[in-house]
Amino acid sequence: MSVSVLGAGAFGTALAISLARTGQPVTLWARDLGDMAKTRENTRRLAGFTFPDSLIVTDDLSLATQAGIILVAVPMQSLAGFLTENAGQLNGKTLVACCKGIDLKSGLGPAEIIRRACPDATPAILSGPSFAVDIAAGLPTALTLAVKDGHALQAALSTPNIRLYRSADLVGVEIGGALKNVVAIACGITVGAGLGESAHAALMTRGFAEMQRFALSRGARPDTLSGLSGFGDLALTCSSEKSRNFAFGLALGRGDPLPEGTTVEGKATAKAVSNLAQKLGLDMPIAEMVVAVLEKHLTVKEAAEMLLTRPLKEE
Ligand SMILES: NC(=O)C1=CN([C@@H]2O[C@H](COP(=O)(O)OP(=O)(O)OC[C@H]3O[C@@H](n4cnc5c(N)ncnc54)[C@H](OP(=O)(O)O)[C@@H]3O)[C@@H](O)[C@H]2O)C=CC1
Ligand SMILES: O=C(CO)COP(=O)(O)O
Repeated sequence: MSVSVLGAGAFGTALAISLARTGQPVTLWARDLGDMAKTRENTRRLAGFTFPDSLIVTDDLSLATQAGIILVAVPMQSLAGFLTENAGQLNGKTLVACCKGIDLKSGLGPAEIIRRACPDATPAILSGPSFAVDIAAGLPTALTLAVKDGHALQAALSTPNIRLYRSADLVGVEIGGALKNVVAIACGITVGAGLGESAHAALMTRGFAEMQRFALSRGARPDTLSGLSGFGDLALTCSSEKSRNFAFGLALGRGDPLPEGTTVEGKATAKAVSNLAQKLGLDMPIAEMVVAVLEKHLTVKEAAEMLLTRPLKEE
């Protein structure tokens, strides 16, 4: 079945390049093509990777939505608006959400947003540890594809450098990808503030416990978060300055100017998670501290002190 990618950011472009390198025609849709058609490269978002000949770039959505499989790679906070606006062309398709986060307005993840905007579509989630530059460079990556009855989709989206594992747990997979960004901001803050490697490891571990608690409360399977889209992506994102979420936290912790114009999904997702946690009576101290620091209710030092002086408890 033919494949299109909607959204020509770093990730959408990398996925389209990897799929097109297999020789199959792949369509990459951008709302603003810039000079991509002429230069055969996405100089703005993923410079240095020439498009394979079988990659078609277009700003005509009706052309891109002719494909049976559609990867939606717009940022999380744009997803609901994008799908609602274009539901007429997207309903009935297999829609693979490639974004990581929770919608701030509705508190929903990508799968439920797809279901509400396009009730006749088949929702799927692609998530796991992978930097766009690694995929585009042809380096090996492994990701989770969450979808009901997904053997054919798994085969269609696997490439020589993207190994896909299948899961039927859409909720668990999307929560793993969403929450690791919040923990990555917290880890960046910790490292930036010079609190040490031990604190970094402690935060990752307690962050993972928080991710599991949240996922279980939303009906995820207990083992999903131990996979690529939970533990795997947490390990990558919390330890690399290539991560925009970690780098954002690092700047915040150091008191440096914050990066502008980059997609830092963990900011809105921290707020969405903290809102949901309050409603559900869930204990999510790391997400709440990230929100408090972002909203300047607490300094980094005060947030760290509050985490360390919480009542003693069993692990
Ligand atoms: N980069 C990475 O390594 C990875 C990213 N992801 C996830 O992929 C998602 C996208 O990230 P990424 O590609 O890196 O982001 P980028 O910041 O590189 O690009 C975002 C893209 O989305 C487009 N866009 C934004 N809003 C809309 C809209 N309403 N309609 C159409 N296009 C829109 C932008 O268009 P324009 O250029 O015109 O502004 C831009 O091309 C995120 O959720 C991220 O977490 C997942 C794994 C890896
Ligand atoms: O999701 C990613 C890696 O799996 C990319 O992380 P950032 O969005 O923090 O750059």
